[in-house]
Amino acid sequence: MELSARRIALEALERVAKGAYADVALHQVLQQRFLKEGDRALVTELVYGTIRQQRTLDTLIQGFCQQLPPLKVQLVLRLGLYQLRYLDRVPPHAAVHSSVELVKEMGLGGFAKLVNGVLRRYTRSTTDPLDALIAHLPLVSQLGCRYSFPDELVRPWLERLGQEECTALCQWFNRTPRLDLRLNPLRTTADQLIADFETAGYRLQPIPHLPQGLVLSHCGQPMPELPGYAEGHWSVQDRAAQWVSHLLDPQPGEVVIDACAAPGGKTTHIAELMADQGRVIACDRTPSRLRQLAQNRDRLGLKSIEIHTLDSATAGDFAAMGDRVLLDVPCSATGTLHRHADARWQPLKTRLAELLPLQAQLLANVSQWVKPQGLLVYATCSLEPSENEAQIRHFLAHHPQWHIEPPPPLFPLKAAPEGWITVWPQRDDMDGFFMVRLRRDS
Ligand SMILES: C[S@@+](CC[C@H](N)C(=O)[O-])C[C@H]1O[C@@H](n2cnc3c(N)ncnc32)[C@H](O)[C@@H]1O
Repeated sequence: MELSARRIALEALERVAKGAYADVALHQVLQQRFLKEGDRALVTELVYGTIRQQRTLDTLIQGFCQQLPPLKVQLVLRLGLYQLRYLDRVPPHAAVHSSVELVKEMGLGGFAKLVNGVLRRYTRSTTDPLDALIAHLPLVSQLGCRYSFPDELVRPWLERLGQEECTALCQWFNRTPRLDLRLNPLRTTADQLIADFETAGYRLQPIPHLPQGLVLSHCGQPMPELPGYAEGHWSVQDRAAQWVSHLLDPQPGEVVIDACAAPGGKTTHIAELMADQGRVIACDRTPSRLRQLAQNRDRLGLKSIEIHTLDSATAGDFAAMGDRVLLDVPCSATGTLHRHADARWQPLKTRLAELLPLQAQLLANVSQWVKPQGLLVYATCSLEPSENEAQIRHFLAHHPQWHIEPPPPLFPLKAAPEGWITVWPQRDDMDGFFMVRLRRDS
């Protein structure tokens, strides 16, 4: 049974090695087979875990093999080492035996001895073999190898945070993401929702200071099967993302524009905060994502949201119409690396080269949608200063009729002296985010 889970995991890893996204590859291999819940969970853990820890696993493989074997054998070794290093529930002999069988099954029996030798050597070590393999490297690479991140990400964190906090950030991103919910106050109350979840065997707890926020203890079934989902009683949304809409602080009866809205996590929150009274204009250029937004809107029973498919970087449709505008730009998402196993391996520089000019153009254009005296919130789930502080500095330098408005005094997230907020996961225990309020002068 478990061998077949490993075979399926290997198939997904082969697809990823050929360029597929991890979640797509996993979905494809799982769809093609009927697996028991426990086996599905094991395949998911093996695929995402092996991808996440790839640099650490490859450092060990390179240290143990005089010559690197073919890719398929390397993938088997990664899977085997992942189980030995990170999975308590798999006994070491089972991890070794199943890896040897797996390589034989693939018609690569000639490498069975190598796989057996590498994995046994790891199990026999009394100290962590990684220590000796990385001791000669510069600190950036040591941290990168130990916690499995590219140097490109670790270097700026180390420079900005120092070793201790950089380590804490890496460790935080390697944890299983927590599940935060946002209750829909137009459909239920916190007490009722907590009781509904308790009846279904789940523990739901309010998040301190966050009006609609609740944290779920665990989740053993698909979201739509949880109590109240179909009835629109709640949405899934990390607490950091919930704070963005609170910073915007939309009021009933206002015109609020969400310029990069899909799939609507923040749009629907905005409508809820406005008691569904007023006009919420949701714009995005991606029709498939807007369809998700429409589904979320309808499920939550929100009537105030209207949807527009358009390019917010150029459209002039809403000139000076918004009392408040949210610009939650497409970004490198380096604040949410824990949510996507392969995100850390996507080359950051290439992505920034595309994103930075787009963000600047979106900010320049969307700012024209704000009424005189109106408010614009710019947000990213990135920790890169080039997407955050630098974009705002550049915007203010070219738009003298705008200034930063610091968050209200009781806002629980701490702002920098400039007035913007950077949420650091290792400090604030939530997704990494950047958010800032900009006020248009009259
Ligand atoms: C960070 S996501 C938005 C997430 C959304 N605010 C939420 O909370 O669910 C960025 C969105 O920007 C959209 N986008 C990218 N470029 C755009 C453009 N030029 N005009 C409008 N939308 C754009 C993408 O399709 C994507 O849905």
